[in-house]
Amino acid sequence: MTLVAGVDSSTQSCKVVVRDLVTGEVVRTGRASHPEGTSVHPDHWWTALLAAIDDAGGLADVAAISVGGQQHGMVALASDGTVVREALLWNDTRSAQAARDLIAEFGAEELVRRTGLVPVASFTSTKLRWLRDAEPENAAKVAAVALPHDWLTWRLRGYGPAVESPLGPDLEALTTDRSDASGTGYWSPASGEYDRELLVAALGHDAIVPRVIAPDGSAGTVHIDGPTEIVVGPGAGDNAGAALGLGAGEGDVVVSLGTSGTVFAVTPEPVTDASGTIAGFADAAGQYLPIVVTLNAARVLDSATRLLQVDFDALAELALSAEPGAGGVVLVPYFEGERTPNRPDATASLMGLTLASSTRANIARAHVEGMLCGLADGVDAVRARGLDAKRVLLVGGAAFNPAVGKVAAQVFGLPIDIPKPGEYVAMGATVQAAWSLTGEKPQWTVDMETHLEPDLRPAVREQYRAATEQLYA
Ligand SMILES: Nc1ncnc2c1ncn2[C@@H]1O[C@H](COP(=O)(O)OP(=O)(O)O)[C@@H](O)[C@H]1O
Ligand SMILES: O=C(CO)[C@@H](O)[C@H](O)COP(=O)(O)O
Repeated sequence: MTLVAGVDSSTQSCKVVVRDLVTGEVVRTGRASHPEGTSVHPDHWWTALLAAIDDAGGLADVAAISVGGQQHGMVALASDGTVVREALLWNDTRSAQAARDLIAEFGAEELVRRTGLVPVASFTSTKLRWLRDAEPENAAKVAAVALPHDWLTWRLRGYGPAVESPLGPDLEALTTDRSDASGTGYWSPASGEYDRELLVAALGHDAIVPRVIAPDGSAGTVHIDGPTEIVVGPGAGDNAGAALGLGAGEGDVVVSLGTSGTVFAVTPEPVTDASGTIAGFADAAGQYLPIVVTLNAARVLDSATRLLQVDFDALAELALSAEPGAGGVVLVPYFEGERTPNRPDATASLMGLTLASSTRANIARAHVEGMLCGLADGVDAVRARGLDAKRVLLVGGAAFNPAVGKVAAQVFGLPIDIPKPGEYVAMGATVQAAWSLTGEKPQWTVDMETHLEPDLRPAVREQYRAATEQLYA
């Protein structure tokens, strides 16, 4: 049996999935946690990757591997291959002013034309501009800039600081893929090329950036365990990885409820949006991935479990015992600021509480509804750009909560399919690994666990919209 492995080095953890090349059956999995925080030293990801690979039974019998991961993280490398400073992650908002500065210097329309993106704090370019302005001595040390999946792929292939790696600090050996490159703010999905002027404008000087590997290409090979060489795939940004893992196609809108909330689809042509609501990414298979991303998703429910002192199952039971609309209680869930809409300094607000409505059940339901209403705005946005949505594919850690699917059917107004529990970003990376190994993209089936017909309750979104207008009009 030939096996292939896929990795998802995401915000909160690293997941490894090992699959049978022929059938696609998942034969082993592994996982290891990441530290909390929006600024993390990449060495923690490396340690977690090795632990997750070990937890998945090692790679001695694996023929290929590919690494997917959280997007946008700024991995700043010095000429000796060492990490200059902790990586600012996609959910770090300190570069919000830097984003505004880049827009002021180039104009939103021009930046969208050149990169498909209107800068927000999440994107790598704004983090580089923050570094230039806030830590000029560190910015001066930067010889190369990589993303989390790029750096892990480089380390996995044996590169890194001379004292830690057999192949040493060859920065020109860094690789990435088009999906992750498209989240930097200095690469163009339309042209497939880096926009060096924008990189220099952000960082203050030029730097080595990873070579972009084609979707069916390989980043090289590596000896990990044993005598065999393991083919290393191009890797991907996590959302493009999920699209691959799900086999997302025409009519599918993927809603992922991980640390981030994302709404995305695979399109044959690039999508741009000068308002910044939709980011015009590339996918991992040669097409495009228009996407809406919120900062607040699964952690909204984490917060609810702490507030109500319940586990996820009890939270679901409470939420499902309340009526749609939670008796008028509305949570605007901007616990970590918000990216879409771009309100980096916002905080969460619980509104509509009266003596009658302030019950545990209504507060539980308001957390589920608030989390999903922000994403429903994203579904509306991609449909308004002409996407002929036929169903929502609901994935990510929070998607497996029984209350989430039911409420999603009430706010998205589309059929909901929830696949069997699995790590779909890592599954997408196994598709890449198989593709790099054989030259053919595997056509493995994806089994659905739950189907829900639409059960639209307009009042839920109407009261959410009224609450946000009251707060931010
Ligand atoms: N049954 C559940 N109900 C609600 N949230 C859940 C449930 N199971 C896991 N989660 C949450 O899902 C998140 C992890 O999802 P995941 O997609 O792995 O995140 P990421 O990829 O961003 O690291 C955590 O915040 C976790 O608390
Ligand atoms: O910023 C984005 C996409 O633009 C996020 O989707 C990150 O890529 C984090 O992903 P998760 O850890 O939530 O999976």
